[in-house]
Amino acid sequence: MGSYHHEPQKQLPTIDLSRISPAPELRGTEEWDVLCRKVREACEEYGCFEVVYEPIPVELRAETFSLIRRVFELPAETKALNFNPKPYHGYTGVYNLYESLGIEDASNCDCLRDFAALMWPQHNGHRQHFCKTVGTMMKQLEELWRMVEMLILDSYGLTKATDETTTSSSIMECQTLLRIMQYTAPPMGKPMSGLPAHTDKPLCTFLCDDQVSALQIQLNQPPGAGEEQFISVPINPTSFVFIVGDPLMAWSNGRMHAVKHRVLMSGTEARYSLGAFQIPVEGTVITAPEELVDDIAGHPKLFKDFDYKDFINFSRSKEGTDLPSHRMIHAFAASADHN
Ligand SMILES: O=C(O)CCC(=O)C(=O)O
Ligand SMILES: [Fe+2]
Repeated sequence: MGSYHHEPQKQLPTIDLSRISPAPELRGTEEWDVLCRKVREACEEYGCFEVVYEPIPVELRAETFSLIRRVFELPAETKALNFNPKPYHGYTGVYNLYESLGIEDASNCDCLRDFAALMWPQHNGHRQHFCKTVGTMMKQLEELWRMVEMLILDSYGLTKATDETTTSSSIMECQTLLRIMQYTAPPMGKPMSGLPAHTDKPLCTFLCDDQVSALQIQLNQPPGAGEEQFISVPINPTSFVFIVGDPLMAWSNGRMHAVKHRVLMSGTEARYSLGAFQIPVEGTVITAPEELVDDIAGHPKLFKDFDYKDFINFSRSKEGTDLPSHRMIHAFAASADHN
């Protein structure tokens, strides 16, 4: 411990994607290539990065969080109407400091409308306000995900020549799950876990909060490097944190890092956060593109092809939940040679 104390504290890489919105006109330019390299390096080294994205104005974010607070103020019976049999896809109830609600396929206006109708059956005005504000936010986040996805594909040279002028290439088809979260302040302001350390089970995640920072990520350390070291990640009002999930790590044949992260609450203020999770659609099989598999160059195939749904079922099974979060994908899908 402490042998690297002379090194400056590592910080999350910051990548500004404000300029490439809405159309990827930069594609093929040197600037685009620089962004590709930065995104790839960040995903491989850290498993996450801060993405600055000004097309989502701070006012829209503030408005979204004022609506989120309003949802949490509703009676528990009302929030419980946001039922979903899939854990963390609907209302979770309160677990210590944590409470969350979920909206599947949230870039679809009908899904937002259905949610708002459950929360505010009597208030047409609230419903409309919610759909308009959160709908705009979700559309923009979807746009942002398209950009990041294209940068990732290009960074590995995975876009076919014929795709170069289109925006249609994708890693895999996903829908956005929106999760809104509240963490109450810990008793006496003493640091207390809001969400234990885990790796994300969705393909990837965009996170932001309402300026009470409590998110921490674990630095990617070589095995045996000593005690786990988490760094705090404050999220600026024009930024999101992009997080590589287990399936994206598996798709990249282990090149990308599924970063462990947690929420550690302290102080006297409640924290509100929003996660846009990319969820592979029903029937998706996770398989590394052949370009990312190369036995000779030190990239043997690390994972068997697997159905996303089977992995999720495993992660919720007794066998899965007995394991640390980051071990689940290896226990479930590691190739026989690499278990
Ligand atoms: O609230 C946060 O910032 C983190 C939430 C998170 O990591 C998750 O829901 O997977
Ligand atoms: Fe997470």
